[in-house]
Amino acid sequence: MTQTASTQLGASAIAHPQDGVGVLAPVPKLHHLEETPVQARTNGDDEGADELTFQDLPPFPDDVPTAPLLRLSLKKLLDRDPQEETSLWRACCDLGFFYLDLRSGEQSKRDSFHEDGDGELNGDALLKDADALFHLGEQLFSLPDAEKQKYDFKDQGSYFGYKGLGSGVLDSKGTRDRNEFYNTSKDDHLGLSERLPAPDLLQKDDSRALLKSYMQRSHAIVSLILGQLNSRLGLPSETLQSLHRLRGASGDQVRWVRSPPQPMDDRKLALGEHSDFGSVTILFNRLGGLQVLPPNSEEWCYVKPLRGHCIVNLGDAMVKFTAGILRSNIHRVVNPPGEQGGSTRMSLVYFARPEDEVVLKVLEGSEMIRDKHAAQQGGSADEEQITAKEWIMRRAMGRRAGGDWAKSAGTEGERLKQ
Ligand SMILES: O=C(O)CCC(=O)C(=O)O
Ligand SMILES: [Fe+2]
Repeated sequence: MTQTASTQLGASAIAHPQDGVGVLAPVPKLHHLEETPVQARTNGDDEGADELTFQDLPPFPDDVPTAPLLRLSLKKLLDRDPQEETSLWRACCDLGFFYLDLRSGEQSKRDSFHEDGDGELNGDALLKDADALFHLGEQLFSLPDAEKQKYDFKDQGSYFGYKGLGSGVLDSKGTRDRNEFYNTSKDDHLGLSERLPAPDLLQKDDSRALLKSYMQRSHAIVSLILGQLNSRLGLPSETLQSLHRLRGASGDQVRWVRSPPQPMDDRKLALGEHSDFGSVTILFNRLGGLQVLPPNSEEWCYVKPLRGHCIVNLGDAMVKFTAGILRSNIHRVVNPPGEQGGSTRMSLVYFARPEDEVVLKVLEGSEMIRDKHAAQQGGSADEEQITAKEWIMRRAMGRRAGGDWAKSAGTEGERLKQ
């Protein structure tokens, strides 16, 4: 079946789910929630709904359940607003997902946040970089498949580079995904590692400068969040930040994810349910499709994209470091809802991960973590000693076709093991 639709950046011809893509269990039927949490939990600022919507895209429907993400403000966090800091902590413990309003959030230059934070904390500049990267991603995915395929490094044991549509798996049965993505390394762009082969488009000086700027600015947000969590956890000063230095060798990466619209009569998951492998994820969405499964709930809820905001979520490393005080929530991507359903969806992600040699185990020096760990059954005796590099490799490669699914499980419990 042929389908043409507008993309997030304008009209263009859309590719189709590949033939032979596997079959997934149908997405559960969704219904109205009585409350619309995004609206119910605004910061109370006088703000029109228009400011939060992407005017050039079909509207996000108002009759689908939306997830109860708190909306936090970068500006308020930078002003050390106590209520905002408490909300950040609660969001990281309860759901592990929140919106961050990036508008007008800028740190004064002399008030340097972190010794290694040469990424400027500037929300508006990050939003601009993200916009430019959506355009770059659009160009990247419109390269011929054969060209993109040259940069799939799976056979060399690397998760950087390209993954074609349907070449990842969603479950133990080997059901194929319905997205393509491209991962590009922070260490490469900051000159900390060898330069990886990439399409000419990404080798251009201005593309590299843009990616570097976006990585530094995203990392500055990550450091801010880590600093907040560090003090709430009662860890010795800079513990979390020192495991995630901008210039430390790590698996940090930018990812573009693209999913073509799926035929009406055959809609399956685009990206399977998972928790993120690393520490803090900064995500830009424009079209809906991202869903989270809130704790103790059986109902997947959409995360409504908000203009001027990024979505922040925590990954497995934060769960391991804190004996589960912090939450890394399961999420997945489905076809965009309602009128958005005919459009190609693209998202932009920055994954911050612990430095390669960091062992993913309960951190020392915090009474709160020690107490939580002691209260857990089994204690530390059966804690697996695995470095961040090994963990990410095992999780990422296990989700490629032909990989070891059973070993790719994260901290989300038994749910995804079958
Ligand atoms: O596309 C999205 O909104 C989410 C992507 C995601 O969860 C991931 O790449 O880990
Ligand atoms: Fe994710």
